[in-house]
Amino acid sequence: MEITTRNNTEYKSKANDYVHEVFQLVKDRNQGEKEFLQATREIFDSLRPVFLKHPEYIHNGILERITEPDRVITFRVAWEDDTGKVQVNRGFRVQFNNSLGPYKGGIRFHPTVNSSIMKFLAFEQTFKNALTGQPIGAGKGGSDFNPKGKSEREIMRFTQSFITELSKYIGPDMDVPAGDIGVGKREIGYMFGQYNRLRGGYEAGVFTGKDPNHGGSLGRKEATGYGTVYFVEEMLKTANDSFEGKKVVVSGSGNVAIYAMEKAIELGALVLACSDSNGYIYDPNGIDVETIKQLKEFDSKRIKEYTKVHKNAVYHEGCMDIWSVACDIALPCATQNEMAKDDAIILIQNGVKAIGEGANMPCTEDAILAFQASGVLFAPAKAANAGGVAVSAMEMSQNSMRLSWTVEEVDEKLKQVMKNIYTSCYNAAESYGHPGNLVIGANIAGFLKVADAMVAHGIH
Ligand SMILES: NC(=O)C1=CN([C@@H]2O[C@H](COP(=O)(O)OP(=O)(O)OC[C@H]3O[C@@H](n4cnc5c(N)ncnc54)[C@H](O)[C@@H]3O)[C@@H](O)[C@H]2O)C=CC1
Ligand SMILES: O=C(O)CCC(=O)C(=O)O
Repeated sequence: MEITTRNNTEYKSKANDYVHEVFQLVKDRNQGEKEFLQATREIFDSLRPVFLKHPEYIHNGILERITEPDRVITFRVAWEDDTGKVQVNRGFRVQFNNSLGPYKGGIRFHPTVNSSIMKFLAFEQTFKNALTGQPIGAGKGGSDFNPKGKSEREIMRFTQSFITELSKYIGPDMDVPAGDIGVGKREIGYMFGQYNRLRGGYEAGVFTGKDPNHGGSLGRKEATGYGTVYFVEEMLKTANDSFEGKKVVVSGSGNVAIYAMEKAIELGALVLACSDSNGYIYDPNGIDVETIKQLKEFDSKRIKEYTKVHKNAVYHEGCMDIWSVACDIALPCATQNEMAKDDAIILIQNGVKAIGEGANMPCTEDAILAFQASGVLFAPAKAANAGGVAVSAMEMSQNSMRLSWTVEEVDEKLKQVMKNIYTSCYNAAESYGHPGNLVIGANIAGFLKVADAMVAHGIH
């Protein structure tokens, strides 16, 4: 499409046609990939004002290129279970975009993992990692392996087999994986050990989320949850508000949820409920995070066990009903599409003031619209949960320098990164005509950074 002049009616209509045509192309090429199309649709909707100002992105085919991964690697993962039976899973790594640095993003082990989920996560990571301002590109990987009910040795054998194949495609300057659902420092330890064994060396910077006792960064475990709360705190400040005295509900009880609860409590909130995939607990006295840590990080138990220790707490079967608990601030920190429009309406009716997405894409599109239409402050995932990957990038820096920062140093840097992300989202929303809309602001601010690098690097 030949487009030469901006700011005229003909150009505006051509730019709108361009966005529409490219989205049609993406839909045709990725049929049936519902999560990936959901993530791309939001970006296309947000970017219209950008193309009205920047014909150079159209000339350089940025939208066509930024929505197509650099490569998608799929592979067989064969491993032997404890009974001697051979099991086969499918492994993935989506290397989406490396314009800003080595591919960077987590590994997820969960039975729902498929190509659509891997691609949506890697696509989101492209914008999120750009927002951090650090030199990291974007990727995501995982497998449909279900760690639930597996022995320690089965997890080790599976993980070693997974990384034996993936090791061909990763490296400290190539692609640096980390954890995500079902992958924590134990699994990262097995991957790191097997990778080094295959290479016959010690490449500290090939994974992040390692144990701080051997190569990891202090503060990485806490970073995503803390970062989400820091971002929401910034958002509340603009409304002259804070976490102090607020009732908070957090979904999930994994890595992100635990540290989001911990920081919210530290800032004076009362966390009333949290969940796992079976149900949720409500504690009128406020959730005791130390008990959740013990249950989830050490004993691998279901959340209903919490009520054995805290007699005032009540367990409810069914995780989705957690959004019926009245609160001022809701932090969905479990998984994608866990909060739908009906949940949003209940939260709004119960007087919710702010939402902070700790998980990736936890709110459906119509849930987000409902919040925005009702004036609820909304912190989108790719900005709000960027603290995890930001501290991963700090881990890469520490590994390169062969030194370790203190937990205080890391936390200070994390706070600054989250403040900067908030400011860029806020400013981008304002300068592109959508003041206060942090969804649009995050998409635009992340996009501009990647798009400029792609223009500079030429067409490929
Ligand atoms: N770990 C990290 O640093 C980052 C994680 N994320 C995202 O945060 C979310 C959670 O990840 P992690 O905490 O790392 O995983 P995790 O494996 O530590 O915890 C996941 C938790 O969610 C629960 N869960 C799963 N489905 C659920 C459902 N439908 N309702 C309620 N609970 C459910 C599980 O029981 C588990 O407690 C994911 O969307 C992930 O992609 C985003 C940025 C960084
Ligand atoms: O720390 C990382 O590299 C990955 C974090 C991640 O997977 C995410 O931000 O969703």
